[in-house]
Amino acid sequence: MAFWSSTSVFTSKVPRKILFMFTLSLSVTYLFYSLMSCYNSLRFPLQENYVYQGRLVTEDTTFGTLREKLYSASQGFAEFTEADGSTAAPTARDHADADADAERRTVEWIRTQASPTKPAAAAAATAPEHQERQDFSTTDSELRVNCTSDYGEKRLPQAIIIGVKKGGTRALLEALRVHPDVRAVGNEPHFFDRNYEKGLDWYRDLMPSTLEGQITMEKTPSYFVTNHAPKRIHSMARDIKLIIVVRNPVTRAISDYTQTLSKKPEIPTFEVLAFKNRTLGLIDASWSALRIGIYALHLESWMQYFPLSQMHFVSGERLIVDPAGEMAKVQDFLGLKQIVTDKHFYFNKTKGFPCLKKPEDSSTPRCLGKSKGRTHPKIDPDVIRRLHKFYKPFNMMFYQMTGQNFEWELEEDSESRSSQD
Ligand SMILES: Nc1ncnc2c1ncn2[C@@H]1O[C@H](COP(=O)(O)OS(=O)(=O)O)[C@@H](OP(=O)(O)O)[C@H]1O
Repeated sequence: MAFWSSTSVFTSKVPRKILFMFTLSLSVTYLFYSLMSCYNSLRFPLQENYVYQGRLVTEDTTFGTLREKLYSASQGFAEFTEADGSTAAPTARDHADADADAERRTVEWIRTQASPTKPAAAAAATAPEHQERQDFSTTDSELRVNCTSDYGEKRLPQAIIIGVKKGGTRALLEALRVHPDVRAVGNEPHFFDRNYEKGLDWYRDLMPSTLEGQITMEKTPSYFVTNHAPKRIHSMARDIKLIIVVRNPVTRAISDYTQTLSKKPEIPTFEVLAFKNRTLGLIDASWSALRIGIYALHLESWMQYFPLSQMHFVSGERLIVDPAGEMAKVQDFLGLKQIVTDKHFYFNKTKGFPCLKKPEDSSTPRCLGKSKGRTHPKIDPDVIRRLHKFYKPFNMMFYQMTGQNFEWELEEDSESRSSQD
């Protein structure tokens, strides 16, 4: 009774106008917060912090959606088809064929995801995939010079260039080897993907001897796409520094294909291999030349084990136009003195690339070998356009994850133009 009477006294004393204003402001606040949460859920994925205590935090639905798209693309379904009308509309029979094939492709896709190097039988089934295994070990023969110094002791690497294949990893390693505080093995050891069973002693033994204060390094670009690699590297050295040279995934794919083509001229054209069904515009995301370029997907595995602060991303494009600039950032990341500078590079017009004035093992200038900087075959501009469209959401996600914009979308036009030339 007392409560009711006091409430009615309260309402009678407070003017109706104030009560109305109070209720109105409550409603407006409520509306504001509802709209805010709605806006957040509409935003592009990975705009917030994505590493939380060393783990990747994603908006599951959005990343899941992209995954689904990728999954669909690998099965040859319609998510990545062009909606611009240039593609013939799929007929009922096309759909039936696609359905009939879906299960097999699903299994194939899951298998490729679980084991990027692919089982031998599957690898042998397709020429380019078979070729892939050989490509991974490609190094310039003239660069197979291991360090000769016997001083110091052999140590496990404190920094590894883990990728990406055809990103510019050899150019980066050779430039780093100029630094007196860096000692690196010349060959790709492939320890964490192919030779893991040989054990850490075997791996350590491959390394050059180092003195106190020198950094031991190696490069094996296939680690970036090897499922076991993050866990294995983490169990060897959780504080290791990881360097990833990334390049426009479309150009990277063409470079990868060019390498395969140089060894197996009989393989189908890039345009053929890039599609499950070109008429339907169905991109074959399970083709390794394309799959490697889905950087966000691979990076996610690494972020489960390593914080971003232990990773450094080098722009493969800038490594060509401004090698000293990229080297400055790499030396900073590795905690090295800025010793490799623009004085160490010159642009070789014949090669069309920057070359080293004084490589580690020589006092004469040297460019990388013939296997670096090959002329790419001309690719149908329409195919390039479709691939740019395919990669765009993954690139955006990669920019968000790394906090760096590599501006590959700006290259789309120039790439298409140069292919038309
Ligand atoms: N200085 C210099 N000289 C020559 N080539 C250079 C250089 N800097 C970067 N690049 C680019 O490196 C690409 C090869 O990348 P990788 O060394 O990572 O290839 S591999 O994965 O080790 O086979 C190679 O790709 P392609 O041009 O497609 O051959 C080059 O574009």
